[in-house]
Amino acid sequence: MDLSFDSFVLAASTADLADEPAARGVADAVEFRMDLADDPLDALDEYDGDLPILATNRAEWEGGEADTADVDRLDTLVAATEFDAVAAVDIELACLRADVGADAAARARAAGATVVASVHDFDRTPARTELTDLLHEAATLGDVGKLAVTAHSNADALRLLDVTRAATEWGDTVATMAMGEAGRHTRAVAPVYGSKIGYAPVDPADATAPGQYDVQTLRSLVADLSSNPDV
Ligand SMILES: O=C1C[C@@](O)(C(=O)O)C[C@@H](O)[C@@H]1O
Repeated sequence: MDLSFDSFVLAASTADLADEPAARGVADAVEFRMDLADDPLDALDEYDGDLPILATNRAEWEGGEADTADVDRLDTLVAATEFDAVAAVDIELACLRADVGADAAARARAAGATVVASVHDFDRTPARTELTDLLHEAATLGDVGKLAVTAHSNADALRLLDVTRAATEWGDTVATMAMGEAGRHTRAVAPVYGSKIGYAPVDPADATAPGQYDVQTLRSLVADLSSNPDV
């Protein structure tokens, strides 16, 4: 299956692919959190949903639950691209800077998958130049550069939105969101400024990050707020 990030993609984030029927018709894709699933490759083998999958096997050192060596963790992620439904993979920017991530990205692309290069900051929203540099590096090493930060104030949220706007204007494909209460609205507003991916659980009790809306709510907020017909 294909997944184009030319326009906004709402990804229903889950550890359980059995959620797909509930996301169908609302979300554009499923983000399968392999690191939170028991037998992720078996689950992919059994998947017969309609929505394309963005596969994520998040490392413990980046806020996930995969505790194996990066080379093994990324091998499992690349193995996921053998399934037709897997249209994209998420690889941490810190890995893409080294051979272990660059090799995984090359193998994923050879299998037809798009690479989302991700950066997370669970403590703060970095200063503008750092945000700008990280996002541009991620959009250069990945096909989509994704930055999830933690906002503590309106100034943090606004800085992230402005950096999103600037990156989009100079032609990078980016996805941004601020975690936490102060950043919650950015999940709905960042797409207006060019962010190409939103993450939301089907059931709010299963949120995969602080401050997420449920998928229905995010879909309607993004649709209401965005003046871009592609969104
Ligand atoms: O990286 C991201 C973004 C995210 O952390 C969020 O804030 O919505 C949710 C994760 O599942 C996803 O892999």
